[in-house]
Amino acid sequence: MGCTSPNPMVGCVIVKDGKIVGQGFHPKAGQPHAEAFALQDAGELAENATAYVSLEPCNHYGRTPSCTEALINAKEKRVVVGMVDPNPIVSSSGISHLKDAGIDVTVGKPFLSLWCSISVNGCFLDKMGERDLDTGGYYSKLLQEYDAIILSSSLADELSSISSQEESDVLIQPIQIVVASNAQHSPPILASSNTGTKDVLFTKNELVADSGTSYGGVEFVVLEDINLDSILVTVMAVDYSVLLDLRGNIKDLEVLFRDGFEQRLLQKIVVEVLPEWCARDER
Ligand SMILES: Nc1c(N[C@@H]2O[C@H](COP(=O)(O)O)[C@@H](O)[C@H]2O)[nH]c(=O)[nH]c1=O
Repeated sequence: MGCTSPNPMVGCVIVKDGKIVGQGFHPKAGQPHAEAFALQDAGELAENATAYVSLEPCNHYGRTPSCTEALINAKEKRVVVGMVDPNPIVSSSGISHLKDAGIDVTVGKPFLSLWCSISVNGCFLDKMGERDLDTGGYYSKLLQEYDAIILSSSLADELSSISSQEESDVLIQPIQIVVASNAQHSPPILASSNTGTKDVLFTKNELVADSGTSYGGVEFVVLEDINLDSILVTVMAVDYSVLLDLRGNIKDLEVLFRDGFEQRLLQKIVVEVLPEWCARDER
């Protein structure tokens, strides 16, 4: 972690007959890719095995040889890919190449995490910890791990403050996906938030806004039915990691929360316990 930039962090595990026979990770730009280390570790056991790779195998000869060729030469039976490589020189061509070579390829779904805060006596709270958004703060660091955050429109006034404060040359702020199921916030209010990040507002069709319109940098998407699938498909071309922040108006988010469970997209729940005590019926 933290050593691979400008390359991503990638891990690979080779599994045969239910046992891990090889594993590897990409340690640093310029050094071999995760698959190369894992295949070397597995040796002849890689034949007819399944390779699990967190990123689509590269299909180009860059600083290192192509991983698709390495997997084909090792006679892998199946490759499970965590996410499509957003790098335009790879972007799905690695998957097609493996499939053309007769390898069974499975691609993962977006990685969805839920974040919420609770009191010590177990009530949901509508706030974060005091210095959570400062440099080094819990939420500021958490944001570094995600490509997008889903937020309730009732947090519109706070949007400008919801960004990672970590000092890094390669830091990219997550896209802010704002869900307005109840349509209480008019477009100008959100536009005035001026976050400096990319904002996409999802509204129901009864709101006065045309789909695809952009107000002060905020893109509007009008959907009759706001659900997790439609949001992820509209905002992201590839399978990214998304954080669902449960603060604000729960009504905006409950459908997405349910979709996350039912579609088995929700893979991680981050609960922050704040040093507070609340009355049971507070929220
Ligand atoms: N690190 C990594 C991949 N990284 C992909 O390869 C690009 C860098 O290529 P190169 O300059 O040759 O290292 C990087 O931008 C990303 O698209 N791919 C993989 O199959 N496995 C790996 O472990």
